[in-house]
Amino acid sequence: MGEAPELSAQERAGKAFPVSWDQFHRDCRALTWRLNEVGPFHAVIAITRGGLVPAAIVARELGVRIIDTVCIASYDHTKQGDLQVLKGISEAAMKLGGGTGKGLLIVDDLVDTGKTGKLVREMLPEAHFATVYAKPKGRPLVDTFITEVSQDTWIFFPWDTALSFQPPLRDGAA
Ligand SMILES: O=P(O)(O)OC[C@H]1O[C@H](OP(=O)(O)OP(=O)(O)O)[C@H](O)[C@@H]1O
Ligand SMILES: O=c1[nH]c(=O)c2nc[nH]c2[nH]1
Ligand SMILES: [Mg+2]
Repeated sequence: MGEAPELSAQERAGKAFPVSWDQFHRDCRALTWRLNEVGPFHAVIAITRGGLVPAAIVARELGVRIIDTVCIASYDHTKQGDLQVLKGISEAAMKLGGGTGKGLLIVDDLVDTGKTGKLVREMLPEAHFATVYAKPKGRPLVDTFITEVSQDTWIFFPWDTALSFQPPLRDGAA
């Protein structure tokens, strides 16, 4: 008998939390309300790719025009591998944050295990770290977030999903 195939992070999660564009926009605006009391910020640092959408919305609301990226890959669809820094923070943004990140705002869509957030915090220890969603393991790393979901929940973002037919509950839909 062959070995059972390894479950993806998404399969292990069990619960699904689908987020629509509308909901995501509202949650980003709610995040900005909180951040407005913490700033002002010299620049926003988006953790790509998931942080790009919230970073654009938050920067627009806060009136911040300087946006930099730190490009990190860890999940290949739903399996977490080693973190790879594909592009670091630019020299110009580093300078704005005085080398420690003071006055900079790091934005990502979520923290899950916290591995990605931890790595970026090490690059910018004095920056403010904001995410839209947080799972319990990563939550201690985040300064400001909007919604906490349980560790066994997989968040489905609107840029990763599409509308599709769902069978009625009585026909066996979850
Ligand atoms: O807290 P962690 O367990 O590290 O997980 C959180 C990270 O995982 C996702 O990024 P992913 O690596 O899937 O890349 P993407 O943003 O390009 O989708 C998400 O956007 C966060 O950056
Ligand atoms: O789309 C996603 N949803 C999640 O819950 C998650 N956790 C880590 N990476 C993730 N990506
Ligand atoms: Mg990401």
